[in-house]
Amino acid sequence: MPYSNTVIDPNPMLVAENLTKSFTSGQLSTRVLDDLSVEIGAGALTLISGPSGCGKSTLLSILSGLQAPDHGRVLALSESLQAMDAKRVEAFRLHHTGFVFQGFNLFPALTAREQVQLPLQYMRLSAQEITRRADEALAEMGMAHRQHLRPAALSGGEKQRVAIARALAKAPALLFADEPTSALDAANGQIVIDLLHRIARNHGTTVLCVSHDPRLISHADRVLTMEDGRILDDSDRGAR
Ligand SMILES: Nc1ncnc2c1ncn2[C@@H]1O[C@H](COP(=O)(O)OP(=O)(O)OP(=O)(O)O)[C@@H](O)[C@H]1O
Repeated sequence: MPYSNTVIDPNPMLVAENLTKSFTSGQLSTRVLDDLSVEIGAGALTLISGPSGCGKSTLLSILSGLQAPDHGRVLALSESLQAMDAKRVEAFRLHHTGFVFQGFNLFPALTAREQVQLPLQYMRLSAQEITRRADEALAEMGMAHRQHLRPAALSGGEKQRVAIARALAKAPALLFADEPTSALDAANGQIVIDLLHRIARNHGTTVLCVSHDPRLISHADRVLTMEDGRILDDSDRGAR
């Protein structure tokens, strides 16, 4: 369903309310998020863009529960992350979120299949379910035929597809991606963008992606443009 800036989603997957975050270095305190509020719905790829240092990654990490804001709160799947203790945040992240990073974050010693299976083992799924989910996610990312290779034997694009399969196999409601195409050439960047968009569409996942990559803008359903810790522009492109 297309989003509109004027229509309020009755069930937003992620809500940021008046987020403020500052970092202090020596005597200098810099406000990185400045009373930022936003609501993000399901089944769409939302892109956070904006100049270097404007607070994109900080926002992503607060929305995903990796960091806490100084003020304000995050409602993720209608639950306040700020009302949870550290253990509950960790469990929430394990069961409901997936992450894709610029640098892939794969374990050098594990095969592609083992990388995908590892979080499923932490989730304490049955062996049968782990096998099923790993098979499906690797196949969906076009990596079934490379599943027995370790990262050193994979190209950058293949590594990122394994990282996406690892996130996808968890069947997360929320998928966060921080500069997922920055380390890739144009062709592989395009493949990764298409896959992220397809996950949002086909699985109803809320995909939130931070990127400078102008190629990603045309693929996003919604683009939030940040500047100086605030959202300057919120452009809704509707479903595509
Ligand atoms: N842990 C930290 N300690 C101190 N300063 C930090 C920390 N994390 C981020 N910052 C500062 O906060 C500002 C915003 O950083 P952030 O990574 O959120 O920006 P960004 O928009 O994602 O930038 P880029 O596009 O370059 O990755 C920067 O000035 C950065 O140096």
